[in-house]
Amino acid sequence: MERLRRTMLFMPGNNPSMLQSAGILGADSIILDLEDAVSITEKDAARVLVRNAIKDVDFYDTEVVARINPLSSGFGLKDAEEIGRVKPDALMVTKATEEDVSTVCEILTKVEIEEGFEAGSIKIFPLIETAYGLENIHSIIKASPRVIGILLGAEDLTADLGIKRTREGEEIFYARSKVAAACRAHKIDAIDTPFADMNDCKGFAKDIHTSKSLGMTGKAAINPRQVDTIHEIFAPSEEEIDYAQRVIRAMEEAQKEGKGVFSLDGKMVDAPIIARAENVMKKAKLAGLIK
Ligand SMILES: CC(=O)SCCNC(=O)CCNC(=O)[C@H](O)C(C)(C)COP(=O)(O)OP(=O)(O)OC[C@H]1O[C@@H](n2cnc3c(N)ncnc32)[C@H](O)[C@@H]1OP(=O)(O)O
Ligand SMILES: O=C([O-])CC(=O)C(=O)O
Ligand SMILES: [Mg+2]
Repeated sequence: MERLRRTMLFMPGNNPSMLQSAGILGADSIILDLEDAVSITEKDAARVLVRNAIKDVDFYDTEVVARINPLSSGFGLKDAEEIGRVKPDALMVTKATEEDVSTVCEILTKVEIEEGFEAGSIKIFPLIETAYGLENIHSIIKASPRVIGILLGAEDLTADLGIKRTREGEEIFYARSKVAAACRAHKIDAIDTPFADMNDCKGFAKDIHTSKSLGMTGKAAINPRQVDTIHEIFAPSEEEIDYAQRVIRAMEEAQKEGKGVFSLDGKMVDAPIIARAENVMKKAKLAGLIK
């Protein structure tokens, strides 16, 4: 089944009340974090909590992703193996390199055999948040057939680049464009970095529009209050749906007349415009906006 992945809501893996309510917050996916939202002294306790939550809590049809620690940290390998055994939908690999993705893939293959899970059923979401990761994104995606999407992590990326992270986000224009294009090339999802200021509604909306306009397919959230706004902006607008429907109707008419190119509202319509219209209709259907 093709899934909508407009929002991925982060929550600290050591917060039982957040984990308990994770399936009813409206996000398409939740990311149960074992990495930066969990202090070093809480790492083992959080792993146990996340493992038990995946086993016991009903998340309804929300996709469940666990963000594991870097493999070099002394926690990451244990995270991958122990969380893999309770069958999350995916593991998120932090500061990913191609070797990390291969290693996590091998661990999951072993776990799936030992636990009797379907081969390849646990997916991988690499986090691109280093200059190395950004410049090697294709090899990272190709490192495992389990990779279903990329999350861009702008806080760590800008720290690695030694540049400032700003409200406007001009500094991540290249990274967003590169992640969007690479993901499109491999037909996987491109999820944008979260917006940290939960009270800056104007800045947040602008940030989501920018991300959508560059080809990202969804956005991470850090607070349930951010979810609806992301869904609204990522959904095709009424005007987009109306135009797409008119393009498709006009195309059907043109086809009857044997024309590959025609005009609508005085503008040329040919194959790429039709493909875009079909894509808008597909997204609108997935979001339940049309039948
Ligand atoms: C750069 C990175 O690595 S980002 C990824 C790692 N970061 C995270 O995981 C942080 C996730 N977010 C959070 O922990 C919190 O939203 C904070 C700390 C940023 C703000 O917390 P608060 O000030 O308590 O937020 P707020 O007042 O909006 O919370 C309202 C309710 O939503 C809950 N809530 C807030 N954030 C989340 C979340 N991410 N997931 C689930 N529930 C949440 C709160 O527990 C609270 O519930 P309650 O009313 O039952 O007590
Ligand atoms: O995953 C994210 O988008 C958040 C993150 O780790 C970062 O920005 O470094
Ligand atoms: Mg990070």
